[in-house]
Amino acid sequence: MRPLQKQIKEALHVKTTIDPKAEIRQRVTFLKEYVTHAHAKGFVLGLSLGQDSTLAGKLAQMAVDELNEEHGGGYRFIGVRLPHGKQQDQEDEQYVLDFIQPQELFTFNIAETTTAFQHTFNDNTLNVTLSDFQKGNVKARIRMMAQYALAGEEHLLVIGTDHAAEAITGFFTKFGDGAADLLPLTGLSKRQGKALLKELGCPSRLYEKAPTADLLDEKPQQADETELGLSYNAIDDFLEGYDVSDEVAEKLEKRYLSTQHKRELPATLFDAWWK
Ligand SMILES: Nc1ncnc2c1ncn2[C@@H]1O[C@H](COP(=O)(O)OP(=O)(O)OC[C@H]2O[C@@H]([n+]3cccc(C(=O)O)c3)[C@H](O)[C@@H]2O)[C@@H](O)[C@H]1O
Ligand SMILES: Nc1ncnc2c1ncn2[C@@H]1O[C@H](COP(=O)(O)OP(=O)(O)OP(=O)(O)O)[C@@H](O)[C@H]1O
Ligand SMILES: [Mg+2]
Repeated sequence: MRPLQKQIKEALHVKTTIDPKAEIRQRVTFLKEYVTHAHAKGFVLGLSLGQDSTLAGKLAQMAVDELNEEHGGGYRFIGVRLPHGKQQDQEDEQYVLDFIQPQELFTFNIAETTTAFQHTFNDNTLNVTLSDFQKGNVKARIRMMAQYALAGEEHLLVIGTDHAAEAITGFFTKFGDGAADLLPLTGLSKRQGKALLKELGCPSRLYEKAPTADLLDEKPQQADETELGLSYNAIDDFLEGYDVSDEVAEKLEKRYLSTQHKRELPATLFDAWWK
């Protein structure tokens, strides 16, 4: 293994092989222990209909079901649908809801808020125009605002879906989908997340579909792999400690180093990580 590859694998807590059953148990236990420690009433999570939130949502509902069983009720999981207008893979919603069976569902269509933001932003003193790319980050941050408003009102915690295959490339919006109170998928590669979903009996269409951030008006459902110029298979191989081509390794190491600011708290003069 390359020295930096080993360092990244350790820093992101990736195992070469996993026992899906044991991983599910540890992660559900983590959710239960943390929510109890925080004296919160449960969880909020955006359900995009993609692989990561389907897995995190299932774990959250399992944690809440177990807590309610053990304590005679009082815990909640609210799944949040946050489409921008009409989502192209909307037909998957029923499969996700049937699989997770979220106790409650909250829907907030972000299209109107995003458009209002875009108009106000474009009507500015500097003549700066919001690009489709930055508008994508705005969408991710509006989703974050909706989840935090709900969490604040209902004494709940916001679950994030970050995992090793996203953390390594910094492939998330800082303070958008990167903002959360707790992360039940930390340490998993993309294929390990799939293995957990399989173990949980998830319909295969939900973990076989191409992962997408789906943030661009101009390229709806664009595959992450297209934007990244890297396959999740190659990212997973690198993370799990296998040999990959020099080209892939160098690309990943470069992205990892340039996105460190996304995996840290905001820099201060007392920090050493950025020096
Ligand atoms: N060295 C540094 N130290 C501290 N801060 C630094 C910095 N360099 C940039 N920054 C700050 O970070 C900002 C850039 O980061 P950010 O705003 O996140 O934006 P950025 O990384 O440019 O874009 C977000 C990326 O994540 C992808 N994404 C987003 C959301 C969801 C998903 C998904 O998979 O679902 C993927 C999206 O497709 C895009 O490729 C800069 O505008 C600047 O404010
Ligand atoms: N349309 C949406 N509705 C609700 N939540 C969303 C939506 N889009 C994104 N999110 C939130 O942002 C997170 C980041 O999106 P991301 O695409 O990385 O994960 P995913 O869609 O769950 O899985 P995949 O990476 O396989 O597409 C999601 O897990 C979800 O919590
Ligand atoms: Mg997605």
